[in-house]
Amino acid sequence: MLDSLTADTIIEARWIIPVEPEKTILSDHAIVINHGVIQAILPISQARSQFISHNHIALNHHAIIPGLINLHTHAAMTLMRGLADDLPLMEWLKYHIWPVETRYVSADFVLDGTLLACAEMLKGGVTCFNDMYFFPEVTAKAVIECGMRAAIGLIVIDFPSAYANDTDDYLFKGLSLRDCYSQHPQLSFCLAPHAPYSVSDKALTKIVTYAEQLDSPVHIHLHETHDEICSSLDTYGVRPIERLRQLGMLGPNLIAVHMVHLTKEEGNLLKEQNCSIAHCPSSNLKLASGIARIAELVALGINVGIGTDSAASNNRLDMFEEMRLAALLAKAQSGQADALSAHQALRLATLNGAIALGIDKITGSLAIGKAADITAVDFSTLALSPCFNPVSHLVYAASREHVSHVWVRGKLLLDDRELVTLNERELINRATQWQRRLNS
Ligand SMILES: CSC[C@H]1O[C@@H](n2cnc3c(O)ncnc32)[C@H](O)[C@@H]1O
Ligand SMILES: [Zn+2]
Repeated sequence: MLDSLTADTIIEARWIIPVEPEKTILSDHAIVINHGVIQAILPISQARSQFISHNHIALNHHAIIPGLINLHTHAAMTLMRGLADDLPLMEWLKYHIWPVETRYVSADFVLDGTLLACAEMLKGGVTCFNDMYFFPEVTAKAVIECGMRAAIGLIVIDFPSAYANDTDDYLFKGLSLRDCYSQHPQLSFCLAPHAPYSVSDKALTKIVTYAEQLDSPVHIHLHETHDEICSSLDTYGVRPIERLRQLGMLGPNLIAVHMVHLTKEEGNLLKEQNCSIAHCPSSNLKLASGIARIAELVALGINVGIGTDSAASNNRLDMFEEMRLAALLAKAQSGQADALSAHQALRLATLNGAIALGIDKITGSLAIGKAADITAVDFSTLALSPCFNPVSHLVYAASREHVSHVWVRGKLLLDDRELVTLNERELINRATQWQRRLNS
């Protein structure tokens, strides 16, 4: 008989859903983890005979999936959750959010808000998020502290803030931060011009140059509202996406956030240019921006991921809700019940996010050699009984409260719904203090 091999962690589960190969559901399998990386995925009996570990976890009623990837958020804005509701985008931004940001956003605000967001996301099965906010160095610090993974947005916007004075200052600070942390295992970076209406041609051109030089993703709000398109036509004589095309911004590095309003030709252009889209259904519904035609874009072969946007426009950072909405809206809008299947919706919320961020060799699916970024969902509950198909339940029946465990890089960050690296009570207290300040 062969000697057993040692493993740092072995997770046994009722189902393992690796996301790739497509539609695979492995029953009664185990994931073997060493040094934060998936070493084997085997039937439980084989894992038991081949490996031993001091850290052997049996999740007999659970589905194991890749950690969810939130492809667009502004984490620190959790501190503005519910501050201004029931408004359209520009009124919400101009008269409520931007004035509060001008007055209150600081390094402390970003630290407390981001940690609060990380706690909420971890409890909801999210292992990685793509962020866009002021003081990205503080976001990076919060991410390192809690053990998650994030793509840090190097923001550019044509107005000064407490973080930076002008576009060159934003770029300089962002690129210096990227240099500092370029080898950090939890972090990657995106250039993050806010939107076509808030960033000049000159700054966008510089960003195109840096994106090419660094082979960096670029993350921008695009075609979010009908008004955005009308005002671009007034100011530039072309729609925003055409303006970005002329500036050389379309390409495989682009993550176009929202894309609610677009023509057939624009969809084809995005496909031709191999761009990714971050679909944010709740935020688009709540701000009455519209409903992105995701089923068509997925059918065209465009890489579509899912984001929550911020807790100030959503008002949750709940990727289970976004996954379910993405699938249901796609069906209603196309009149086709199979427009976006449960398997497809799960892929949007995991692997497609990783592809958009250029980190799909590391995360986004459960495969040997990839990081052990894993979410466990407990199916031993009334609302998930009976279970004919765990993928159907994950998208159509489960909610974030069913997430029991989360690992990032093989480290347990959520243990039976208890946060391991963050103090929930302290985060709530800090949020309450900020609410008092923002109210004063
Ligand atoms: C430059 S930091 C990010 C900036 O974006 C603002 N914001 C938040 N949500 C949205 C959205 O849905 N569309 C456009 N801009 C948004 C946020 O308040 C920050 O100022
Ligand atoms: Zn946004």
